[in-house]
Amino acid sequence: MIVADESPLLDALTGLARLTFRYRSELAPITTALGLGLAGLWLHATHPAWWPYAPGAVLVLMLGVLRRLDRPEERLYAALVGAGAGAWLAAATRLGPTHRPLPTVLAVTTLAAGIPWWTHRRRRVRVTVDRTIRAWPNVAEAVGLAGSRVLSAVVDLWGWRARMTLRPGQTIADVIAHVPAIESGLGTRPGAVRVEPDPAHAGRFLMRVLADDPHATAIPWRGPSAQTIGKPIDLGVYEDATPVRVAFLRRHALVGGIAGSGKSGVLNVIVGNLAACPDVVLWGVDLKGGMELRPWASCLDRLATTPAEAATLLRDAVRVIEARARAMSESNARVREPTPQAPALVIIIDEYAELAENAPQAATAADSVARRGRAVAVTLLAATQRPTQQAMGKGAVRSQMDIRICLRVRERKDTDLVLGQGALAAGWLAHTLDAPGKFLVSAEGLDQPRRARAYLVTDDDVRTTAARHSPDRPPLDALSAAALDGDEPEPDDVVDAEIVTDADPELTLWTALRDSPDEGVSVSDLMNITEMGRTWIYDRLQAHARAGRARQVARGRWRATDHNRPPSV
Ligand SMILES: Nc1ncnc2c1ncn2[C@@H]1O[C@H](COP(=O)(O)OP(=O)(O)OP(=O)(O)O)[C@@H](O)[C@H]1O
Repeated sequence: MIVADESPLLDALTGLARLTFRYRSELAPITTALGLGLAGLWLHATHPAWWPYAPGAVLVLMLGVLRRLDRPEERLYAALVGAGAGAWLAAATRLGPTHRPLPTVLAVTTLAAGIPWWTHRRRRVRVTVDRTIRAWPNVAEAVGLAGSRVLSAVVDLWGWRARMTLRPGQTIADVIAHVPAIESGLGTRPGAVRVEPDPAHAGRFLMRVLADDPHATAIPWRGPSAQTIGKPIDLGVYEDATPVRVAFLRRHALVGGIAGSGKSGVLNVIVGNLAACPDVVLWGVDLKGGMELRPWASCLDRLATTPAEAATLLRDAVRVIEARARAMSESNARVREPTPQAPALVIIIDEYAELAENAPQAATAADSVARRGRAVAVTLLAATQRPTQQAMGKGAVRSQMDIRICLRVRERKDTDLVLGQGALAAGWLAHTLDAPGKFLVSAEGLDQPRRARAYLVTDDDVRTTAARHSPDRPPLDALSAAALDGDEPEPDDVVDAEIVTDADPELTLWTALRDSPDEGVSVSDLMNITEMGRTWIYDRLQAHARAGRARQVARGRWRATDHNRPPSV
């Protein structure tokens, strides 16, 4: 110890050894050449007659290296380097390593073989990973995650990923809160680090460090991948280049994000795929004058571009639901499996807030579709900028959305508006999505905050896809079409319909009001019966009162008006 302190030479040698060890990967071509030279020197001096065995000896050494390489180009490189080294060693053993032109050949081939080695991305990333793993305890300490450890790390196409374990008591929420600090500690560019919880262990997580942004450029759409609504649709790709597949059958979908974030782009991918499915009928509502959906008009069975048309279209959707529900209850069927003869109905609503604001009647019908449409394969696909309760109308539409696709949001907390309460805290960081079309998706089976980018559907793609598939679009099935022709009740009178499904709180509420005793039924009883919240109950009661169908008979007690009640026996 004391000697080391007092010996500058020893200090310098130790420092040099440390540097050599640290940069051993970068120095590998030079150390290999030096080793080869020394081996040639020794063999020439002691066993010059062994020269024919030199290539074989190098080959045996290379076999171990070749086995660890998984890419053909890397194997080829190793084989070429091995063959060159074997030939040089044979010559050096026989003639001596200083025999001309052997030193020049060694220097030139070291340089030639060194260039691909020094520039090879995978090698550089692997070195970074090794250094990071060794430096992690210090980084963790500095960023506030002291005690966390790297369990394993692998280099992948875009950078590297590691399985990490936390100190007991730390959680994924602590890690998420420290992502910018981790980026600073690792010296990456901002936005390079992704963390995902380990579904099997609360004290572990997966960390990905992206050397390059795999989504830096737009990903062209290659046309529809779906032929039936029963199969998932390819929306885009995750950062690890795997496709994002989302199943839309019997599911309502909400697409949210700020203006210009790519909502219409996502709708185009979905509509483009559904247009190619002969077992789905498409209806569209576009209150921006048809700007977004009109290019698909030839594939849409109906397109509403005014509030009045939207109200009619959604009223008709409710009629379809009722007709299908009635037919299904008669045949004891639980869900409807779409076929080209009995297709599903998907209603695409671009900018839902316009509907809620300008066509409240339509929004009420949409609410009904959201609550009752799934089983009968009538579903909504709605896009909006900020799906606040006000923007989504007062009903249950937002809570009924099974698929949530969140593009870029302006405020951090808006993530929760699109993806649901608690999403932001769980690591769904939609405010960090930094290009149009980048999104997070939450749906059944898709519960990790993995970033994806939607395919870019160009105007040309829309034109060619619409032209190609419009001749094959199916009509509505006879049962649903007849429901639209018949003298069916208006949505406001829907409560008078005789069919009552278990899952429809609207009808349950009406039945309770109609069958209540003279002193009425209390709001808390109505909440219990319908399993809906107080706000929803009051909202519906006010609507009934305005329409003259129900009235408050005492404080907090309601019943249907007399002419709506069955005559007492
Ligand atoms: N997946 C994508 N990849 C690359 N660029 C995209 C993608 N989706 C959209 N864009 C680009 O972003 C622009 C805005 O997209 P889009 O119109 O879909 O946004 P929006 O959220 O619907 O906006 P608004 O709310 O104003 O209608 C498009 O013109 C397009 O150039």
